[in-house]
Amino acid sequence: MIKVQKVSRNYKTGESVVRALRQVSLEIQDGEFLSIAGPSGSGKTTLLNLIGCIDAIDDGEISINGQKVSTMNKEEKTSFRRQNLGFIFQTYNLIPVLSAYENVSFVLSLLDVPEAEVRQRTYEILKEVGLEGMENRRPSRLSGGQQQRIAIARALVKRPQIILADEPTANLDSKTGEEILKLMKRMNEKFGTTFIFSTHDKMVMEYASRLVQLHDGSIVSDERRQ
Ligand SMILES: Nc1ncnc2c1ncn2[C@@H]1O[C@H](COP(=O)(O)OP(=O)(O)OP(=O)(O)O)[C@@H](O)[C@H]1O
Repeated sequence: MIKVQKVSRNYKTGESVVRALRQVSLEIQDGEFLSIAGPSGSGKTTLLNLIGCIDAIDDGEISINGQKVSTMNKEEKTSFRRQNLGFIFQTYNLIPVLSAYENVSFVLSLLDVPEAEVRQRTYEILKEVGLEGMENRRPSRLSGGQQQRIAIARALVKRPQIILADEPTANLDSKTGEEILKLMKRMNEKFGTTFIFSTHDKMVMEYASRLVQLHDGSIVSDERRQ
């Protein structure tokens, strides 16, 4: 479970201060498929980065599975992220000189997984996301949707409990975006992975089983859909 308690994050630029999150509280249960929506600048990325242990909070507390991540130091956060969290980005963030297989397998190499298991798990997850037969292709030889599938495989291969996705469909046409959403939903159901994704897109919000709306750094609605 993720517990966000009265979390605030301010950005100081010169003389001015942007209050990106204002006393936000939120509890997310294991296995949720949750969308964070809201207009540009409402704080979606800031909230995802704080839950993802990428950024530091100014006030409040975040705990994940009972561990207070908000008070961890940099090294502890890096290790926690590596073990427990997967990330999917709007721009895929793949390594261009690596093949689909290598983009996914290197994550396991960082976790000291034995070589035979790396191979087995990488082939398995690439098949799961619909990329069987494309393992040796570099990202530039794949479509945007296929590149995002690699990113989903890369996030899932270490079997994290939580996947955070910042605008995962923003660079895709609506049909491909919908396919990516369906794939994420299927992975959520199959593996019980918690998915938290941000979006502007109404179609994407429709897939969420819970929709949290932000406005000016505050939660203005929190609605369960099923
Ligand atoms: N590094 C930063 N320095 C200064 N201000 C920042 C920084 N990051 C975000 N902000 C400001 O904090 C507020 C929230 O930004 P955030 O990126 O979290 O919003 P968002 O809802 O994800 O927006 P978008 O949909 O445009 O990505 C905005 O006013 C933004 O300008």
